[in-house]
Amino acid sequence: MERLRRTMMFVPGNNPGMMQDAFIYGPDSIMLDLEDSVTMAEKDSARLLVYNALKTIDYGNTEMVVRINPLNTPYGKKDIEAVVKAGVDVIRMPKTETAEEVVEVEREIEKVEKEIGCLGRTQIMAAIESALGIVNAYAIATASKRMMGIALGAEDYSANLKTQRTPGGAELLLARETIVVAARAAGIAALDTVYSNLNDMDTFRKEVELIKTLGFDGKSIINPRQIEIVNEVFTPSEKAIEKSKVILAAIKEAEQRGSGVIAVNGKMIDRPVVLRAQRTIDLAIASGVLSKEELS
Ligand SMILES: CC(C)(COP(=O)(O)OP(=O)(O)OC[C@H]1O[C@@H](n2cnc3c(N)ncnc32)[C@H](O)[C@@H]1OP(=O)(O)O)[C@@H](O)C(=O)NCCC(=O)NCCSC(=O)C[C@@](O)(CC(=O)O)C(=O)O
Ligand SMILES: [Mg+2]
Repeated sequence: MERLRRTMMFVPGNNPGMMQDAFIYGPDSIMLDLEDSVTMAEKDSARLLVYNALKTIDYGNTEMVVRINPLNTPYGKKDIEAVVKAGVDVIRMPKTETAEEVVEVEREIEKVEKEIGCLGRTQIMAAIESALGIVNAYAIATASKRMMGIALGAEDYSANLKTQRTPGGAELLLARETIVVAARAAGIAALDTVYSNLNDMDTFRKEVELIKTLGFDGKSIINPRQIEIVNEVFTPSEKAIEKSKVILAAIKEAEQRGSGVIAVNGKMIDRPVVLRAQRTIDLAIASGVLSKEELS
């Protein structure tokens, strides 16, 4: 079953207290950051802190991601070496613009993995944060077999577009849709960007509802207070689960009778409806609101 990635929580890599406690809040993925939340002066010490956190803190089954610095900075290669050696699950590339950058990161990962004897272990995800990155989204999404997802970085993206973020997000619509379509075409995950105003949870909720409708798997977040809202929006309601169960049972019975199309309560049930119902059930099981036993 697909891994749940409703919330991917940024944790500054220079903050040992936050790195220690991040797990307690229950995000689906924790993203230790070595890039923009860490000043130049702290890059080396943060890398060491992140290495030690990955080696020593028990994060359970939480997916561990590290956002590295780009390879065209003095820090990128050192970041890759440290976090691969520490056993990170996913390296998140910031500001990705071309497929070649992904191939370069993959090459560096491979060097380290060969050295320590774990070839193929580390996954990659790419944050797209510029117009050029959006134009190249599908090429980026398919640049490596390690690629597990692509994400929007809307703060940098809107600056690059020479605009600013608005509550409705009109300026991000093309980028969001491009990322979802590229991710789906590549068969990988699509993650939305952060929302930075912690004092406006209503607009945050509307944004989460929008990105769910657009097809995203989840959202990058900056604070534990954002987790509950994302989970509420992404977890299927009881009504949706019941409806999906009825659809799956009806189609199973129809198939046994040799028919592919049926009606439930006067509505035609065909393949896309069945696929959506199955996705709702999978999401409900992964979210812990439905057990496999309840299905049989
Ligand atoms: C914003 C704030 C300072 C507020 O702090 P406050 O302390 O006022 O918050 P409170 O709510 O009071 O905290 C209650 C309790 O939770 C603890 N707690 C808070 N946040 C926690 C956390 N993240 N992890 C674990 N623990 C946490 C806290 O320590 C306290 O613990 P305790 O004291 O024990 O009660 C804090 O959240 C924070 O630093 N966030 C991360 C910021 C960050 O990483 N930015 C970079 C990534 S974006 C970017 O780069 C743009 C991008 O690239 C993005 C893209 O690509 O998508 C693009 O271009 O768009
Ligand atoms: Mg950014």
